[in-house]
Amino acid sequence: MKTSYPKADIKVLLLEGVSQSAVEVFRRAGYSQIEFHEKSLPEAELKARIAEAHIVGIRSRSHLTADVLEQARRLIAVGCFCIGTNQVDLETARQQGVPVFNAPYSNTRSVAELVIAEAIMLLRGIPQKNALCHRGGWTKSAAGSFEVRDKVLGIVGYGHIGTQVGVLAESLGMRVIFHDIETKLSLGNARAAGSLDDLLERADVVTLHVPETPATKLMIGATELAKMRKGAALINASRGTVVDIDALAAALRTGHVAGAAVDVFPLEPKGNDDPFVSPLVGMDNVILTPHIGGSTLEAQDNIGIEVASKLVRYSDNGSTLSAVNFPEVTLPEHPNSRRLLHIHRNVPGVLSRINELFSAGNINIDAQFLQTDSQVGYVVIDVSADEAQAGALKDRLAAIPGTLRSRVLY
Ligand SMILES: NC(=O)c1ccc[n+]([C@@H]2O[C@H](COP(=O)([O-])OP(=O)(O)OC[C@H]3O[C@@H](n4cnc5c(N)ncnc54)[C@H](O)[C@@H]3O)[C@@H](O)[C@H]2O)c1
Ligand SMILES: O=C(O)CC[C@@H](O)C(=O)O
Repeated sequence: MKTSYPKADIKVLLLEGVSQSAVEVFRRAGYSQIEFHEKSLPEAELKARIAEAHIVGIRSRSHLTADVLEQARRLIAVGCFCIGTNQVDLETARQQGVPVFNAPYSNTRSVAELVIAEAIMLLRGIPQKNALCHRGGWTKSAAGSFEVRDKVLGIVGYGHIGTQVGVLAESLGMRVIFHDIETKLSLGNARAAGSLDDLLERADVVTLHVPETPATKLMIGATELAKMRKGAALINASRGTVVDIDALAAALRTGHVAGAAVDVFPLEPKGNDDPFVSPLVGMDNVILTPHIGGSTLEAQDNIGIEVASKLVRYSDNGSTLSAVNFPEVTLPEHPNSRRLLHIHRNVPGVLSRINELFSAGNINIDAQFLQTDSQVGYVVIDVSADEAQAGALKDRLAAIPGTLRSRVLY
């Protein structure tokens, strides 16, 4: 399908070393202007690069704040090549008519496997034994070393990752309890805890799988850590903002929390050459990993394909299925029509103004698709019109009050 804006002119900016599988998807779809960076960019450079870009792909380290997005005058879509989308100001993007896509499941299994491995390591006291061996020490002892079988795993956030962790844990004979703000279907023999406090008081290992939201910010602080069973372990592979890291360090020092595995931090280095600083550094009873819960070759490959395909589909066809901040439409191809897109503030009267415009111009609408959310309306109109008519229609659509974007797609 030939798009009205030549693909050769569409600039794709890919940051943070997203998988080459994404580059392949863009190339195969006919996009040739692909700028690839292994790292996230410093803010000033990010602003300069995003000002030129039509499509931007990031992972968790690039922060697309309102300030950054304001520079993005040509931007049509953002791809988060990960699960979390908290690094993007989704509301600003929506108000700019820019859909944001992510990969909601592609690294779920990778995170779940790591968490299970860490639960076993922590209950066996392996981090301390490993650290001592590296220093030439030897502690051949069963003291403080337990099987996971029959132990209680407390999962906070029983979503895609939390449920997978629960299923894998049960296959090892663990007893699974969970806490979620939503009512969730229990898988296997897992049971909802009465409350977060109830979970903390009962679990031998607590593992966190909530998103970053205002409600989850510092949800595990000194008070919650004190409620955990003495000698229990904590795993955080969710977001660094969820745990008060200084309070965790204090609880680990006293031994109230026997061990921890932490993959995400309130402050993470921008790239692999930057220093990592944390109060947990140097503690033998802590497994520290550099935000790699979802970083397996399988997951990154799948994420590259999934997110790049969503971006290509939006750019080529207008479909917004699984956008996280935007009305979702799945569109058929109508190669014999011209396709116009209109993104507007969801205020009364816009649709009738659009339709008046077509009837006044005596232009036949072959198909029309409308989806709205509380803030934004997205209309796709397939019409029988020639190129000049479509261009004129686009300009008139752009003049309708409340318009955020209008485009002739093909
Ligand atoms: N370490 C990594 O590399 C890595 C990889 C993938 C995802 N993540 C993080 O893990 C998070 C969870 O991923 P997911 O795919 O399971 O997400 P999900 O949306 O499927 O599940 C999150 C669950 O948390 C629940 N929840 C939200 N707020 C809560 C609260 N205040 N208290 C209790 N429960 C709450 C939700 O209802 C939902 O069931 C992601 O948002 C991301 O931040 C990290
Ligand atoms: O790849 C990343 O940078 C983030 C991974 C993970 O935290 C996610 O949200 O999917």
